[in-house]
Amino acid sequence: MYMVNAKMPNAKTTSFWNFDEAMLERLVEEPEGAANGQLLPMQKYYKHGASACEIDYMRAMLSMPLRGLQGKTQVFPMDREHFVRSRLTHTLEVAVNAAEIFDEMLAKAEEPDPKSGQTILTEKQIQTLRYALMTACLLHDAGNPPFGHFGEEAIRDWFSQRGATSGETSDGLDLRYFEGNANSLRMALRGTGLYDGRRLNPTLLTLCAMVKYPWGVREAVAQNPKKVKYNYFVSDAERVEKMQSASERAVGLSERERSRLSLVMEAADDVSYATGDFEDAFRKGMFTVDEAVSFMTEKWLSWLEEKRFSKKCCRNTLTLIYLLSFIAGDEEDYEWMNDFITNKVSDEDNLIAKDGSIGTRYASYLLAGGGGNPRGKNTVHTFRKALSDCSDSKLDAAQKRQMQETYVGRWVDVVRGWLRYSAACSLSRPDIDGGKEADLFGDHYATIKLLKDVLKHFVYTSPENAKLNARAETVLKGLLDKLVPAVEECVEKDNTKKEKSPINPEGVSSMAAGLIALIPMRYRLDYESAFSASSPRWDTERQKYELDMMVLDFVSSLPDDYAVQLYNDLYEAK
Ligand SMILES: Nc1ccn([C@H]2C[C@H](O)[C@@H](COP(=O)(O)OP(=O)(O)OP(=O)(O)O)O2)c(=O)n1
Repeated sequence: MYMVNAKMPNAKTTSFWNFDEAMLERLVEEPEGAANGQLLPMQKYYKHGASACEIDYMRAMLSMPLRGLQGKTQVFPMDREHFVRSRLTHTLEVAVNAAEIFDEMLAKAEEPDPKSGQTILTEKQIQTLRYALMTACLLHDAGNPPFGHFGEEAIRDWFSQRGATSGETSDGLDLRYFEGNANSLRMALRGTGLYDGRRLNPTLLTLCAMVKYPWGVREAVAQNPKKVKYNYFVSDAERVEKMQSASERAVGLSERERSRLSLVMEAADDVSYATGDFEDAFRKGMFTVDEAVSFMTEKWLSWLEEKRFSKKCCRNTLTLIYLLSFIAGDEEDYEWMNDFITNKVSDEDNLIAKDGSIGTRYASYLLAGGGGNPRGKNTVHTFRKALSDCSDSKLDAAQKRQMQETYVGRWVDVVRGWLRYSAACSLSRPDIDGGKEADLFGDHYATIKLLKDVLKHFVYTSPENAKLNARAETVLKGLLDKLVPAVEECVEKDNTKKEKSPINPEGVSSMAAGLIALIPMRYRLDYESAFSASSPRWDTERQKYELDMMVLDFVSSLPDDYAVQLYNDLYEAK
């Protein structure tokens, strides 16, 4: 049995984990037993079968959006080298890191306090929460278009340049500020998650765990027009309302409430990409240990002057910079850092000096205590040691480099452990503010910031990334140029008519009909059934918007390679 806090700030009814039985309901009711044969895995069919959120997890694992991620870029386009992360491998790592943070939080909450009105969770409830969390992680990037970060920008740009066809209405804004998070929730909410139009239809608990920005586009633009983030499209508003009203414990999206699980997911996402991108970029040769250590140290010094971070934060981060030079640096890197620590850092700011020992003992202690790696204190193996163990003549530069990659990997692993632990401590606080990034990482906030700054400096603004950006723009805008006008030919002027167009378009040009046929049937059926059910019947503007969204359902699902191939098929005169 574990205890968790009963209250979460700004939440009227939610428990610490936002959990009660009502949260295990699904938005679309599913038949029980054999009648549910269409929906796999079958819920409640076996006496000892999977629980509701375990079913969410199994469905997500078997789902098309998850598989679609295997061909999508995280940061580096698919590489022949096996180590580079794709959106899929990143996603799997997020699920693991989230489960680790969650378990750490539970471990912290083991001692019940009967006075504080806290809730007890059973083992079964803990499993339920863990599955909901991991499912939310599996789906969190499912709506991200091809070409990483730049795909989203290219789509936004295309709709902005097209101008005011949809005016300033919220649905027009949805397109101009196309959002990966909102698209991921859309995939979970709609009938297109599994093959043959079968639904993912996750539990409310899982859906709420996916919501990172509990508001729509209008509010997002009003809040910060430079960084427009939100979690649901106008097109899905009805489903979201249903989700809100389905249970009084459901996170009230309009009330700015967030599920605690979604905070864990967000922290796990940050830990995963900050450490994963660092490791991938180093292996791709985008910076050396020397460059990383110098850059980080300079940044760290400037933060000290600005007093941006707490003393404890700064000390923790300096320790990790030091550790990088210790574990993965060569003799020069290590000497340089030692010199810096001894001569430039005051004792007060220097945890390492305070500990009274610079070098092997301290690093051993860090590895044993912080990295979850219970080595003896004299057994830390470092790159320097590995180099001195081999005579120089036996190793060429490529072999040395490979060896160093292993040590950088070890350092990344230590950092990942520290960040997870720090996130678990912060997220266990009852007064956590989900809106503040600093609150997610507490005493290691400077560390995550520093990693992100290294990545911005050496990676995200690199010429390699500029190429990816250009490709995203050419390919995605090219596809939208063809597909959007084609589907918009299907707008039904007489919206009282029962029959509508997209599947067997009548009266559209043969060119448009051919292009529409490229869009898989499941997206067209989804549009069609939503149109039939619309009440009042969609007017022409709304139809246009929903048809544009249908194109985005298709385009955003494409793996990078397939998007390029489709673009070539449409544009290349052979
Ligand atoms: N100029 C940039 C900025 C970010 N990235 C990469 C870094 C991460 O690997 C990934 C992060 O993208 P997400 O879509 O996961 O975005 P965030 O987590 O930052 O925000 P959110 O999920 O809230 O949209 O994109 C990039 O390649 N180039």
